[in-house]
Amino acid sequence: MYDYDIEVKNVDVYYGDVCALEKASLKIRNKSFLGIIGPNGGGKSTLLKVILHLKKPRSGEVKIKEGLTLGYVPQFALFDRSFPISVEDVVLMGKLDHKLAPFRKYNPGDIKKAEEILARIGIEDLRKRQIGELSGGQLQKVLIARALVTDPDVLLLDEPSSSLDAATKDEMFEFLKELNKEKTIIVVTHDMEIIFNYIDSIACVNKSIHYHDEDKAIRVENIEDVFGCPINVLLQTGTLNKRVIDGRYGND
Ligand SMILES: Nc1ncnc2c1ncn2[C@@H]1O[C@H](COP(=O)(O)OP(=O)(O)OP(=O)(O)O)[C@@H](O)[C@H]1O
Repeated sequence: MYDYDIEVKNVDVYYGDVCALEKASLKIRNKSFLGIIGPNGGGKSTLLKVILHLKKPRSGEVKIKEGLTLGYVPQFALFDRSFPISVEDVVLMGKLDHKLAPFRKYNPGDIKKAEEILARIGIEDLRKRQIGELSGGQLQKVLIARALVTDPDVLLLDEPSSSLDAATKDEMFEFLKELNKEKTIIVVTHDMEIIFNYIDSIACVNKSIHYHDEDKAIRVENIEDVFGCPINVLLQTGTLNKRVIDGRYGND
């Protein structure tokens, strides 16, 4: 019996008439490094939002293990950089209780924690900079720092490598690998290098979800989806790292 942090069960999600997820199910193991792949519009971001309770499913349920805390790094492109705010304040925003936000003052402990995280990510020298002055890679690191300031058990990242050069990407994923010793990491990505080098489990989202087991059997909700699955193509061409398939992945 595995230790699961998150269970998505038979979830249907709609935006008006648009069905983004249909009978989507997935179990996410404690301390896994899960890669979520799939076509544009397949429902990957929606899956993260459902897990974060930012979007309510029409039916089905999402179970988060009791007491577990989640941190979210949104898509970089969706972040408004024109807002006049410093790096430190963006990171501290991760600490805000939304209900109290307009009245809350940060305490010295919060500020110390923010400084520690910025140092751990290697951007402490940017603390007082305005976010509008940062490069894409620097802003991405700030967004990760914001998500980490509450020390979440699970970190969800939506396409974190999209604005990074190769060296910055490696550096960031080495950092995430280190974090993975103590946290579950869930990353939406189109980046094959990340899939080859960092993740230990993989799920493909295209309205429904399917994933690959240690014996390479595929568990699917809709069998026709399997044929369009990029994981299968990678398997057939032998390009997918065997470690991913034979690794810690699986559902019992
Ligand atoms: N706020 C919204 N209002 C209406 N439709 C939406 C909204 N957000 C997403 N959708 C639709 O839901 C479906 C799934 O979108 P989602 O953003 O989850 O896909 P994705 O796999 O993350 O895509 P991408 O790889 O392009 O980022 C798409 O058809 C999209 O157009």
